[in-house]
Amino acid sequence: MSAEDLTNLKISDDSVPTPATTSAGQEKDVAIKDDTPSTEAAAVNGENGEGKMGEEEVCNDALEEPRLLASEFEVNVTLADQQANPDSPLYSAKTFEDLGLHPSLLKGLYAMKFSKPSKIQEKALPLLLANPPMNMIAQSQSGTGKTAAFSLTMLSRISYDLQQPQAICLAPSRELARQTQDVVNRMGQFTPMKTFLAVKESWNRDTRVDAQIIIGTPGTVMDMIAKRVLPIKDIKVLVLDEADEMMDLQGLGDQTLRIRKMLPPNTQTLLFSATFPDKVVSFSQKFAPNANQIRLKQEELSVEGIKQFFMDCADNEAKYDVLLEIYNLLTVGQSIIFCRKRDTADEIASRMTADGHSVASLHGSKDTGDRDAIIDGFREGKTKVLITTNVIARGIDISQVTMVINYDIPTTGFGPQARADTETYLHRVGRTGRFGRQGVAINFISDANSYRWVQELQQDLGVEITAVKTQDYEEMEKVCLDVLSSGVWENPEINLHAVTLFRS
Ligand SMILES: Nc1ncnc2c1ncn2[C@@H]1O[C@H](COP(=O)(O)OP(=O)(O)OP(=O)(O)O)[C@@H](O)[C@H]1O
Repeated sequence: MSAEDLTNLKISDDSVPTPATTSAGQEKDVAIKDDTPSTEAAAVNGENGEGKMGEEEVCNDALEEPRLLASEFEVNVTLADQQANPDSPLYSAKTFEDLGLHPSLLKGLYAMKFSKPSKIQEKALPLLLANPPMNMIAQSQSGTGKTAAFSLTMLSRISYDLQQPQAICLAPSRELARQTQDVVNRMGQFTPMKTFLAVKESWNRDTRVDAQIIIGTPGTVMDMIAKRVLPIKDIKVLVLDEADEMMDLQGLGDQTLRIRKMLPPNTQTLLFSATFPDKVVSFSQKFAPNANQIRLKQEELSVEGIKQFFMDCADNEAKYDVLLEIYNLLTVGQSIIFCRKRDTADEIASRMTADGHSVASLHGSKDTGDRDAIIDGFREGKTKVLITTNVIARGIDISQVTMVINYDIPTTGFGPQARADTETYLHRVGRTGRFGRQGVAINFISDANSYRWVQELQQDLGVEITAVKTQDYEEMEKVCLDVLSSGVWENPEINLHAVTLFRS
């Protein structure tokens, strides 16, 4: 980054009422190379599934190299140094006031009990809000506050007196889109802005959208743009939450790319995720050219507060017995059980219900009304255990979730050639241990392959996944209780240990 670039980075101080200015410099760079295969399957998946891609039928990227081991991220220390210098406009924001946010947004943050920025917010927000707007690729561990970072950016960039869509946030599942809309609504509650949720069955052809911020799934957003229900000429910010999944060309990437190409070329493009596997890094740099980047080192991807275990079950059927024993022994706040197949999720749910537990299953073949009711019931604590597939592996934020069980360890591919899917694993276990809380993740193994997958996860992530003897339920209870009783392990500072910033 040149000295001239640095002097251009000013933190916006009147950002709410004023539409953001855009840089002419960005316009020439934002064109995206049209070299991506268009797959019918991906289109159908995005339109109908809204999150289906996380489930078994489309997880077919088998036999990959250990992705997290393969790459060395580039580090440009210069920009990181600038953030340590209080005279630099890139100086991290230690308080929300430092960011020059509009008082109405500050009021919203305080109403949400956000007293100071987390590390990712502290590092990213000065860059996200700077003028002229710059693209951003931002990575930080699960549960560290990425949603607030991009929500504040959207809320700061829109013009409140213009009743037109100006920011779009795309998410991989309807559940995550609904949750993000709720966060934006709460953060912006003292402003006159409106949001619109663009998911299956939320819109009709006769009603043109005039909300400033649109949050939705790519299939529906595509449809709405195509049917001219969602005008896009005033869009200035595009956010991809769970960006690596949104850009995966085996899944939602085709839709996402089509949307990006339709938007004004100088749209500020923001990519957020806890994981950016090598296979999407170069594509993400084309998708968001000249982006500032905040990355984690491979060994920093795990959240320290999540203690990870594996339990050896005699065979597949024995997994259910161990599961039942865990719930008989432990009174956990709330928990999520992840399965590979929808049928397994349904079967476990009915067996556990028959055994007297308060559970629900959620997956992509449920209808939309049921999906909404199930996740809302779980969020409100009416059901204690959610049994699901990868459909809600990402982004879902329910702080009372203290335990995640991988009934089936996530893999890329199937059978003996399958390999542990490290990214999906990180996202799944990241449903607990939110924002500095303590959590437990338990992996069930039942054969040599699943044992190997645990070894692969340990290697990829540099973490210890501790064996818990399944024949000794007392020890199992003690181990889990020890972890869960220690509560919050850190604080709202949240462990983004080493931030590396550079421009691609
Ligand atoms: N500055 C803050 N102060 C207090 N709480 C915060 C702050 N920022 C975020 N949180 C809370 O932390 C929790 C996790 O935040 P969020 O869902 O944004 O994490 P995330 O990084 O997007 O996670 P994931 O990678 O799983 O999507 C939320 O409940 C949110 O309300």
